[in-house]
Amino acid sequence: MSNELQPKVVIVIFGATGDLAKRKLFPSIYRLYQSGKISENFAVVGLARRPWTDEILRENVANSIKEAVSPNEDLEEFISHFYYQSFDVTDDSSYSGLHALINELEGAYQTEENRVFYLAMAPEFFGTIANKLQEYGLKDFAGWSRLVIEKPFGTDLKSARKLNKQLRAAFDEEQIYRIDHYLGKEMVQNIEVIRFANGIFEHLWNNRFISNVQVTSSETLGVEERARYYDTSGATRDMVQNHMLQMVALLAMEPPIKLTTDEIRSEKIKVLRALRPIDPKEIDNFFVRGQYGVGKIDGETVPAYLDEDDELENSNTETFVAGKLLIDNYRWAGVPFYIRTGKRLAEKSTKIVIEFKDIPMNLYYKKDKDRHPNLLIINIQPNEGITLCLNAKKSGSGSLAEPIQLAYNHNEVPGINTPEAYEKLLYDCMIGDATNFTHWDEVALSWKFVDTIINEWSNNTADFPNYRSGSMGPDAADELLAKDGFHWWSI
Ligand SMILES: NC(=O)C1=CN([C@@H]2O[C@H](COP(=O)(O)OP(=O)(O)OC[C@H]3O[C@@H](n4cnc5c(N)ncnc54)[C@H](OP(=O)(O)O)[C@@H]3O)[C@@H](O)[C@H]2O)C=CC1
Ligand SMILES: O=C1O[C@H](COP(=O)(O)O)[C@@H](O)[C@H](O)[C@H]1O
Repeated sequence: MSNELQPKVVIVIFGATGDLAKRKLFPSIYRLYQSGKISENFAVVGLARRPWTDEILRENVANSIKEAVSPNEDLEEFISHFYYQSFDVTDDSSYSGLHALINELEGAYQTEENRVFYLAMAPEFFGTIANKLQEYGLKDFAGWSRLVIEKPFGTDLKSARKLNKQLRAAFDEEQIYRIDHYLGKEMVQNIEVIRFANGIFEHLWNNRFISNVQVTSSETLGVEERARYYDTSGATRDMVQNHMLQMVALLAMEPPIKLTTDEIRSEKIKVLRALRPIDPKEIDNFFVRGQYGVGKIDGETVPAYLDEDDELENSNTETFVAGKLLIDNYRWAGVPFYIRTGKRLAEKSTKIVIEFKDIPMNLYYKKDKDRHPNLLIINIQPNEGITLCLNAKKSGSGSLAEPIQLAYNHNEVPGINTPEAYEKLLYDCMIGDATNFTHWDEVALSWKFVDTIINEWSNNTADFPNYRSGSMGPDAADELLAKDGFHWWSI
């Protein structure tokens, strides 16, 4: 592997004792090491307040890797690259100590003064950390410096702007990598390839041939240990503002003139600009909110959202959102993009269904209601793949048709070991490829769109709970499509 693709780097993780570092970051860095994408020229500095030592951090790193992947005999060597510093991000004295440690590691590991600062911390600290990194001269060296920012990026457009201003006072836009982990998923990345590398789809990819698009991301888990965060967020901020709108942008964008970061981002931005704003008076015609009640998941009774934590007792927070988006441009005028996401739903699955328009006269089905439109299904997770639903002659005599499926399951291809989203994104960041990170303009436009919905809902108390755990959300989500003559495809 060339040096360019095998980055030399010191990765500084703010929040190294936290959940994200443990579950996602440590295993991802290990997988990059296992696959040779990083070699011996790297070191990781873990920062958090608790008084850990290098040894305690290394033990935690090893345990988290053992839980996530099967380690090789290289695990000991790998964890020896990890160093810990007890660090309070609000305390100035911590930053000078960090400076000294990074300098020492850059000498020892020959990392050419390349630095990734990964903020795996509560968002209220993002601005402070960026500012201190600048103030203490930690980011201006001979190599490159990149700042990775976790979600949530603000809680509305106003707060996102404020945060962005703070970050931009210290880092250039090109140095800021805003993570949306859905953009690291194999099949989300595949959307562009499926569209732009296949003549049979791209020619049909418009309002003349597509009747509607459906994007569903359902979870069986409830709010888990994150009640405090989630209750101030809700499904709209947690999933719609970022992951759902990013998938819509990839589905709807024009072909970029080149496969470069700027060109792809610029096409996605145009889609977000073309989203028809929701008129608050019309919100019920376009968006449905829900909150889960008691129900059964995998045969086990699970509590209602309101009973998950004492703090949630009178919560008006939505754990489910369904919406109809209209993209006012030449390609998509008149085609609804339906989105749906929620917690405690019937299955854990993320799926995109492209429903094609019916042919003008179908001779092969006896009744209208028997017709089966052609569907292209992009399975994002858990089974990665694509399915094309067609009609073919029913076997035996006569000439009636029946629906058939052509399916490609990515997970069943021998030798394919799909990298985790975080692994890919971390690597992209280290090689300076920001394509699958969100540009500020995308973040701002997404907030602008969802702010109207959030404001309207926060001013009106809903009649919650309104869906059973283990179902697919409130009935109103089905009615949203039914009134347009469609239904959610459960394939
Ligand atoms: N967990 C997940 O799956 C996901 C998380 N995220 C985002 O990632 C970020 C981190 O989340 P998560 O890991 O779950 O959070 P945790 O609460 O588990 O971890 C927070 C970390 O911050 C450290 N910390 C808190 N205050 C300070 C301080 N003043 N100085 C230094 N360190 C401090 C804590 O360690 P200590 O107490 O030792 O100081 C801990 O390491 C958040 O922005 C979250 O929204 C995004 C997507 C998924
Ligand atoms: O960002 C988030 O995503 C997860 C769902 O991610 P997935 O990769 O498991 O589909 C969601 O559970 C969480 O609430 C949200 O913050």
